Amino acid sequence: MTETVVVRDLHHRYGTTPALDGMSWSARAGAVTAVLGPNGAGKTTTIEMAEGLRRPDAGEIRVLGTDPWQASAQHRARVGVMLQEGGLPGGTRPSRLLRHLARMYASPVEVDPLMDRLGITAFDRTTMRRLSGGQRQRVALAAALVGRPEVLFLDEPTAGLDPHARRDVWTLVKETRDNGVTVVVTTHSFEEAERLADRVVVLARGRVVADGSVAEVAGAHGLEQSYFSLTEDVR
Ligand SMILES: Nc1ncnc2c1ncn2[C@@H]1O[C@H](COP(=O)(O)OP(=O)(O)OP(=O)(O)O)[C@@H](O)[C@H]1O
Repeated sequence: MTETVVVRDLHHRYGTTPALDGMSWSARAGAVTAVLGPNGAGKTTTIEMAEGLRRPDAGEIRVLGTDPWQASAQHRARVGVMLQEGGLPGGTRPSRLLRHLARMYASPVEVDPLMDRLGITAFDRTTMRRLSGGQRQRVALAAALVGRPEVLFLDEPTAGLDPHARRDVWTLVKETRDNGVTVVVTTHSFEEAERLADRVVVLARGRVVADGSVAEVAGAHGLEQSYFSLTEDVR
């Protein structure tokens, strides 16, 4: 299998605050890799580097064989990104935004079915700034998917979503994976990792403390118990 995202010995500090301390993991095509870890473990920092939004102090990161920091517009078009904050313009309606984004890609998905799948059509008369957090989250996911990406980065995609929306997102992410896309998901939800992930990477204090299939990382006592044992003394 192809390793599409490769993170090798990343180091990073914010001033005197260490964020990454020799982080190494990889993610492959046609698989969902879930990145777990306590607050401050370095998940968002690493994902932002993979998206080309931040440059590591040291180490190497490759997405589809390219250094994301130096990447061209063509490379960026192959990568779908859903950020925690969303970064969506407030004054537009969801469909207008999604159609605008779709026009930027060579072979976008059809916007209407995507909106239906994510339940966006029902609130499409509302501008982005008036949407609930969960509704905005769904639009952010649609925005990440609209360009038919080869690699998809999702930062806590179901945080704040109701159970129906969460299930819909999981189904959509699995379908995306089954189409051969590399999916990297950060999450605090064991249920999400268990249901979605082909591979789990557990971070603590800027390093990887476990990496393997859900069964391997969960061991005999389950993912939650294993996670607490792995991260308790290194928080
Ligand atoms: N822009 C920044 N300036 C200063 N420190 C930062 C900045 N961004 C992150 N940090 C620090 O770097 C460390 C890693 O943060 P990061 O956001 O990557 O963690 P995380 O695993 O995504 O956490 P969370 O689960 O809370 O989202 C933390 O100690 C955090 O306080």
